[in-house]
Amino acid sequence: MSDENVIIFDTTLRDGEQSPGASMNTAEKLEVAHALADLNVDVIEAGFPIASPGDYEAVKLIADEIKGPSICGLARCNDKDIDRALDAVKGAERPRVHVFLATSAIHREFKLRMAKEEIIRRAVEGVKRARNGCDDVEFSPEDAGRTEHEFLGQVVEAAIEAGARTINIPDTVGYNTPDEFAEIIRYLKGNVPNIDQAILSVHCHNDLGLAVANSLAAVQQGARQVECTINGIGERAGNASLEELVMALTTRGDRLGTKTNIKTKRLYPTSRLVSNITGMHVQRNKAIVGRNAFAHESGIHQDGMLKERTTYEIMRPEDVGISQTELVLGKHSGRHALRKRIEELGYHLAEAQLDKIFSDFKVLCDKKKEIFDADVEALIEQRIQSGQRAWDLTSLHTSAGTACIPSATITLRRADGQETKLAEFGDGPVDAIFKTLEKITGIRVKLIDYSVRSVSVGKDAQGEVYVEVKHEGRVYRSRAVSTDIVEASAFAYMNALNKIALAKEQALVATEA
Ligand SMILES: CC(=O)SCCNC(=O)CCNC(=O)[C@H](O)C(C)(C)COP(=O)(O)OP(=O)(O)OC[C@H]1O[C@@H](n2cnc3c(N)ncnc32)[C@H](O)[C@@H]1OP(=O)(O)O
Ligand SMILES: CC(C)C(=O)C(=O)O
Ligand SMILES: [Mg+2]
Repeated sequence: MSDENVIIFDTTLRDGEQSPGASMNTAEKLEVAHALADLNVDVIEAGFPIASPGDYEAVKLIADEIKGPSICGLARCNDKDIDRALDAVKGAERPRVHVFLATSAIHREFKLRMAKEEIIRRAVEGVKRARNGCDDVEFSPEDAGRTEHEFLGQVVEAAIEAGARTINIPDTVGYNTPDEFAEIIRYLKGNVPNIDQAILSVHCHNDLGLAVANSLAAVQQGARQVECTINGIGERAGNASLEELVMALTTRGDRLGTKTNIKTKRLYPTSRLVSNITGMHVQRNKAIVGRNAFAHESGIHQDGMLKERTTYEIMRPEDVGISQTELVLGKHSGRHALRKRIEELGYHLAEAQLDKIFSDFKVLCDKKKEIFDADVEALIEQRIQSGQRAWDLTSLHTSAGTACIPSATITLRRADGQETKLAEFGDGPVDAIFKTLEKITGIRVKLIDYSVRSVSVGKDAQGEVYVEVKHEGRVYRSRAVSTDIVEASAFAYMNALNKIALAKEQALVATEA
């Protein structure tokens, strides 16, 4: 099957801007238009010039400034709209005017209040007027998806006869199913005598989440232009998403026999730009450009990815402009992914150490939604520090508040298994902890520095406590990390006291020797 080109008609600046809340000013529209040209779309529908002076100015500016794509302006089937659109796009390298008129029974009867004959007459007049000022005219029978096939065929034939170069079939209200929409295209291909004199285009809305599926079904029946928007923004539930369509046409070109001119590496940057400008966030699990589109958290998937990328990825992130696949560490991750991240962070751990850190990691994952590199580093440091120690802190209870004297109850276990439990009061829970630990260990120290900082981000970030203490003229430093800073304070102080105990033990061994 030869790869046939599908024309990408971007309507982010027209239908996309019709999304409630997505209005853009002229400077923003120009910025988006530049990005669309860099993306190499074939047609930019820059706006609806009659809608407002601002819309006219934006279309005109884009037509005058943007080189490469055709620049299109929308118009209803009336002289004022068409003349305004012609004027707005006339400065473009390749100007296009897009004339539309609804054809479905519902729109004819209730909105336009026009009979079938009048619809055909107005469509023909509109296309002819546009053709007087511009070579490239597109005609859309609005709500084609709910129009009687036979009447739709008559309107399409008349519009082509009047000079339309592109016939765009919209599923204006996102009502069609893929087989039904394919049937419309098949019908037009088989029953409109002059259909081959125009390019067949489709414009699908996403009310039932079928915009991309319906567009692809039409392409399989011979449509060679698809109308779409960045991030799928547009009237109501939006239009077919450009990035999804392009990557489907590219990735499944083997099946569809299609290709596009799009520079796919520009998809992600363009998506970000449009999202930032319109303030319309891209959902995390959105295909192609969502934050999770190339992120894997499950251990089994991460293991598969580390062994062979294609086990779980059908596209390469770099092909859509995303720097790399992300193996997100979280409660569903396994040892393979954790080991890989630890190695990337520059640590070389023995299998036994990895096992211990893996179990600490799983405990942390139950407390924290996202695990950052700093969290992993903290886990490793904590384990490394706790390699040799005189005491283990086995339980900790503190009480504090405005109506009680702060206290701490702590149990420590010595290396020989003997446990000691004591309680102390303090100025606050941390002070009480420090006093209790000194009492159990019998080591008196002077606290020189105590600080708390967050090692990662978010409300569930881990707190790192740093302590510096002085004992018999020597300074000992230690730190510990936990989602609970009181607990981290206890572990940091305990680590410092363990260091002192270890130093004393080593000094004793040296003297005896
Ligand atoms: C499916 C689509 O996305 S179509 C594009 C939709 N986009 C927009 O509407 C955004 C910009 N629109 C606007 O700024 C305004 O609606 C304007 C300036 C275009 C028109 O404003 P108004 O003249 O005040 O008309 P209003 O919007 O209230 O009503 C639309 C009129 O256009 C008529 N109309 C609708 N479509 C067409 C058409 N394709 N050809 C001719 N007339 C049409 C309607 O029947 C109605 O006519 P009426 O006033 O005789 O009843
Ligand atoms: C103007 C037309 C093509 C349109 O946006 C629609 O029918 O959805
Ligand atoms: Mg539309």
